[in-house]
Amino acid sequence: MRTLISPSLPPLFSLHLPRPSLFSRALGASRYPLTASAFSLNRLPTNPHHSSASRRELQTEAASKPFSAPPGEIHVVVGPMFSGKTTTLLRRILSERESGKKVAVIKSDKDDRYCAESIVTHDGEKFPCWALPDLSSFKERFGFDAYRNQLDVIGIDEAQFFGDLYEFCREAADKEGKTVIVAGLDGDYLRRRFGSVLDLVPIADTVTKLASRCEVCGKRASFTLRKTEERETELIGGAEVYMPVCRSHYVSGQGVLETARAVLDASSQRNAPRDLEATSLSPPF
Ligand SMILES: Nc1ncnc2c1ncn2[C@@H]1O[C@H](COP(=O)(O)OP(=O)(O)O)[C@@H](O)[C@H]1O
Ligand SMILES: Cc1cn([C@H]2C[C@H](O)[C@@H](COP(=O)(O)O)O2)c(=O)[nH]c1=O
Ligand SMILES: [Zn+2]
Repeated sequence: MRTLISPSLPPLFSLHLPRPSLFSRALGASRYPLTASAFSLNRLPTNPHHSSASRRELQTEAASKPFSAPPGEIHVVVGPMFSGKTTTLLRRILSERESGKKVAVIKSDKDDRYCAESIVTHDGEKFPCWALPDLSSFKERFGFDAYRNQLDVIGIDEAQFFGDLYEFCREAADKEGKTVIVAGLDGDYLRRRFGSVLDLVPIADTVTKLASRCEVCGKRASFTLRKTEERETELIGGAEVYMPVCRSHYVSGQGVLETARAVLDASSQRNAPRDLEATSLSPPF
């Protein structure tokens, strides 16, 4: 296999680099081709074989290289409904703000459950937010200048509803130095990937999967069961439509619900009148 770019890393990392790589030449760098920001020198592991003098030299030289913005971060918080995603997002945002960072929170305007201008947890805690149809409109709404020069941390709630999630987060963290904290459902009620939340994993710094408590047995709940007959992927709702469940109650509950949905489909095809309100199932299954 032919290597197209060699890892032209500073001595701290390097193996044997006989000549500059295509990559380093493209960057126009001579000895240490990557910028301080690109490798975040503050976070370099300490090499016991490396003297502190050469480390200092490395830091000084690399730190003098230009880079448009310091590197940002992406933190992803997923889990089923009622697992504390919004609560976690809120706590992290508040703690960033307390440490002097300028923060903003965005949620999808599809989620109109509690309050249009705030993210709201299932326990009623609130924080003001921008309710937007997509993330690409945020910079303009917030103000390009304020976005670039003042904003440090961006929280995104209900991330599964944003089609441009990946592009927005990558640009914000890689190019604009923002810390992005993303909360969303990893899976829908059929446990399929939801939106592009999972696409963030390879570009994230941290990924946390939270759990709730199974509404049937009280065990750890990693999945969301939809209690009603609707089959569309996106269906806004709370505890009247969804419940957190453990694996066994997901499997048994989903089996019962799919049978019920199939029965309803068959009967609606026969045009039989049916009371739709009565089609929500309750545990135990
Ligand atoms: N089945 C449930 N119905 C309503 N509220 C619940 C249920 N299970 C847990 N909760 C509450 O929801 C809180 C989490 O809310 P939130 O942070 O909004 O979760 P998420 O954003 O993951 O849906 C929990 O601390 C708990 O008090
Ligand atoms: C499982 C599932 C959920 N939704 C919707 C329901 C809620 O409006 C949000 C999730 O809110 P939460 O903050 O995580 O409680 O998503 C959906 O549209 N489709 C689904 O399959
Ligand atoms: Zn259970």
